Amino acid sequence: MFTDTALLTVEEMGRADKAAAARGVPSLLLMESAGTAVANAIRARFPRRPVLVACGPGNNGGDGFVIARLLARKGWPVTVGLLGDPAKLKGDAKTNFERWRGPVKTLCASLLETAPLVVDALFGAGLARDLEGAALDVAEAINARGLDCVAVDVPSGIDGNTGEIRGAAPRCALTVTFFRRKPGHVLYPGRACCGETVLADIGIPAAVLGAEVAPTAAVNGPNLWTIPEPAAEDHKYRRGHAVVVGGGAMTGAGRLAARGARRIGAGMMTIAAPKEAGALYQQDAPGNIVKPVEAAADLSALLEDERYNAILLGAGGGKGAVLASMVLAVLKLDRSVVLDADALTSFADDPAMLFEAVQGPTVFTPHAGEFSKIFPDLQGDKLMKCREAAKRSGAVVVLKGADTVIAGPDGRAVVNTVAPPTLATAGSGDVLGGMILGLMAQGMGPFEAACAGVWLHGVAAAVHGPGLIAEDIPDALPAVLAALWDDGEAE
Ligand SMILES: NC(=O)C1=CN([C@@H]2O[C@H](COP(=O)(O)OP(=O)(O)OC[C@H]3O[C@@H](n4cnc5c(N)ncnc54)[C@H](O)[C@@H]3O)[C@@H](O)[C@H]2O)[C@@H](O)CC1
Ligand SMILES: [K+]
Repeated sequence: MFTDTALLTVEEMGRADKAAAARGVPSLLLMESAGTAVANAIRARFPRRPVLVACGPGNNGGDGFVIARLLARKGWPVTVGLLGDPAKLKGDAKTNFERWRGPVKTLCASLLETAPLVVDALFGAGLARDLEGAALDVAEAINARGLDCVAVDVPSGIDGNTGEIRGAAPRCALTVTFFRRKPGHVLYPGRACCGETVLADIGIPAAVLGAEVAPTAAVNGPNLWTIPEPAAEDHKYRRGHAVVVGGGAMTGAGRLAARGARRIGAGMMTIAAPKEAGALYQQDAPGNIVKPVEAAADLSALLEDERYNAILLGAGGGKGAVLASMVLAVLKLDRSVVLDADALTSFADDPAMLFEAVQGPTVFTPHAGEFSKIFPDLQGDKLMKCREAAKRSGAVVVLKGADTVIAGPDGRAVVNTVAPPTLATAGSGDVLGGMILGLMAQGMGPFEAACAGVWLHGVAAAVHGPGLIAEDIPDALPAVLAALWDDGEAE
């Protein structure tokens, strides 16, 4: 169960609102606080200027009337445009409509002509279908004209649960949301439409999380896991002995993975690879041990030594029956296992065979293309697909991308938000596999190791800055780990 950085579904947010009311916080007060937070965020970022507040027919529109009132009180020239019939407004939205003393126009795109700033209070949690009519026209006109737009709760047209665009959505400079973020704020394309996202406390007691609402998704960060720190009495065996099964012809992936695992703290590293590549692996880094392994039987023989406690396959091992048989042999041992790239796609013809073999702590690290080869039937948004994949396979699944999702078979899911676009470079995924391996070798569980690995990988890339190549990621790790251990914060 997640609390501080939890991501709430629209349904969970509704329950949190109701729970707050049941605990004595009136919903009208929540709406006033929500509107106040948005008005304050606008005033902190934009100089006074004409503003159009576009209000929808529900409570998102109700927030809009509060914002209009508060900005007008500070001398802003405010135009209010309402979508739909004012006579149909209900509850808190109706109350705030009545508190707004200025004129209310019928919403249409031509109202944008005199407004360099738009407040999008059309739809939030209640978006039920694709944008159409005036709402669609307004969203498209905001984008076509490149107007500054501030979203209330979520840009209208973005599905809060999935981040998908329903019809259209304005690309906003700022989004102010309430209590906790929603998946749509961190998953693409929603994330790209939000701009800066501000989280406002509107008076919903944090204690509703864990009582009335038990969130199963969160934003990734160091509050969710603890990296093992070397202790005074440690020796190298206590920090784990990781194995990277490397390729014979393609050695780069295995070398990058090994470097990632060692930098993150694995005590020892053995690269198991075909004999002809042994010298190359050895020359690359004198700290690696290199063992000849041609087939599954060789790997099984090597792994009879139980000190090899975490194994990565798929880093350049080549696709096909040999790699598949190695994967099955390793999964039998109940050790920590990371399966990347071809170690997964080698099972494209029979993914069920792979899933049946998963029993111990196992992490899959596919990108979208690899994912669709072993989970070809899974539909829906990234969060849903990744969760379903973890449940089906029994492994922790890391579905990589700009918004990497990590899901466990128990239903927990985490979305990573720190990943600079410079990570789109050859070999960065190999380093990530190695980092997760290195953390599991040190005794972390698969879900925590995957979350920590993904976060550290992104932060290391961000700390390095422009010009990143995969080799830089392991080398940026020491500074990130030092910051994490010094003050619990790496950013
Ligand atoms: N106590 C609460 O529930 C609070 C809610 N707040 C605000 O209330 C919002 C949620 O309010 P609602 O549940 O009323 O939902 P919304 O205001 O998001 O929208 C609901 C209305 O929009 C209509 N609608 C949905 N999709 C449409 C489409 N594509 N085209 C045309 N009409 C469409 C629905 O029929 C319904 O009338 C939050 O996003 C937040 O901004 C805040 O005031 C804080 C407190
Ligand atoms: K909105």
